[in-house]
Amino acid sequence: MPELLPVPDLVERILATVSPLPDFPQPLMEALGLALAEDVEAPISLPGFDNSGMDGYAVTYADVATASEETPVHLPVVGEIGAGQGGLMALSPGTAAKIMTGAPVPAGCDAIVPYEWTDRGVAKVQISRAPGRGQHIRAAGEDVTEGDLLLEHGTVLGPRHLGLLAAVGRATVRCRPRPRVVVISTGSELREPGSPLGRDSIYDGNSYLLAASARAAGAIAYRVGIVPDDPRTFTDALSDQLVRADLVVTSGGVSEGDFDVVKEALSSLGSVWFGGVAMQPGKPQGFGTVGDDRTPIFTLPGNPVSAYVSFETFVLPAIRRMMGKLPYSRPLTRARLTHPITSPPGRQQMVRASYDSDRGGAFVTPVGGHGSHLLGDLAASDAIVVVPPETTGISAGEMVQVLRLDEDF
Ligand SMILES: Nc1nc2c(c(=O)[nH]1)N[C@H]1C(S)=C(S)[C@@H](COP(=O)(O)OP(=O)(O)OC[C@H]3O[C@@H](n4cnc5c(N)ncnc54)[C@H](O)[C@@H]3O)O[C@H]1N2
Ligand code: MOO
Repeated sequence: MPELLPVPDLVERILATVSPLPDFPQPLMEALGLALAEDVEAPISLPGFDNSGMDGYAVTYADVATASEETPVHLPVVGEIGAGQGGLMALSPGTAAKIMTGAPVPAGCDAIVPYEWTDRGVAKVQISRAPGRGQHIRAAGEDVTEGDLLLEHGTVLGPRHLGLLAAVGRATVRCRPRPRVVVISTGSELREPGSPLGRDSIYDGNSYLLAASARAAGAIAYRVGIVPDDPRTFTDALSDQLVRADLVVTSGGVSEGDFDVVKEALSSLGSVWFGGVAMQPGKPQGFGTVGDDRTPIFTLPGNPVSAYVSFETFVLPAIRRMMGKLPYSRPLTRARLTHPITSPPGRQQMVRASYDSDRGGAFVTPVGGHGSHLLGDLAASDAIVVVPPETTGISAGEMVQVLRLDEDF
């Protein structure tokens, strides 16, 4: 029997073959979820100028320092400054100006009295409570100083980052784009969901499983229809798709069967490796490049759980490398196993499981059987216990390595 390739060896080969996509300036909303390909320095300070934190009156602190309910202070109101209105540039001692939240503080003003501490007078104002010196003035640069390093290269941009970038005036940022992932299902037994099903056919679940996984990983996924078990049709479909693909994922047709179309069509190219990997499920694999642009292609096994586990293990790191997202592989976390596991020697077992954590720690419970056709059990899982190839059994209560499938990283 040919030797099985260790999982880390194939991951290494994939990462050496797949390159990060070239970065370019992207409008902010397009950049959500993308990795920054530049260090961003603040082009301006925030706030950009001293401004009021309250609707109220701009005053000179010394004029109102003694104001109280018993001994209110009265000041003439000399103007009004709204947000976005340059208006009054300077305030003379002994006067007050109405000022709104966000409006620039005039020179000479060193405190703001909120409306609630006054009679809201228009021509003159009665102030019955004293602010502290500088109170309710938001100082220029107290948040962000021009030239500060705001966001580092590699940061995956979320809503808060985009808000900050917009606030300092950036309309675009350099990011690596989302890879375009083409997903092809092969198999003459496959039917599109919604269409009639014959006695010997099944619905194509894999292209949805894999396209959704690709989209969840940040890629743009194109789900191509079903390709029957005919090498010529498969080759034609693949060449049609290459124009829009940064990466291709197929499922089915890679093991030892008489109709294993993917293997038959691609083997002669010499640029795609086919073989067994020391993983269960997900033993039969293929990886290489196709077409003039040497587009990476992953030929995953057809059994749905095998296809999914293979995507998580091999395709996800490739998509993340293209996008410049680190780490490439989903991080392993530790949890206590609630039920025993057995595992065949020599293959890294990927056990469907459900993860739970409470104050007593993290726990993981195997879900369903080993069969790689058990899609119901897969959907009921949110984790995979990774059992190393040399391990043949783990008792309940032992700590194990776990992939949490729905966690962002
Ligand atoms: N003689 C051997 N037979 C098999 C071996 C082997 O080593 N020797 N390996 C088994 C393992 S492990 C796997 S995994 C599968 C992989 O087979 P293929 O990649 O060639 O996939 P198919 O034969 O086309 O299909 C397998 C299975 O999955 C169903 N399938 C395929 N595509 C879809 C889809 N889009 N949606 C839902 N289900 C799909 C298909 O109907 C088959 O039941 O090979 C074993 N055999
Ligand atoms: O590797 Mo197959 O993927 O065990 O079912």
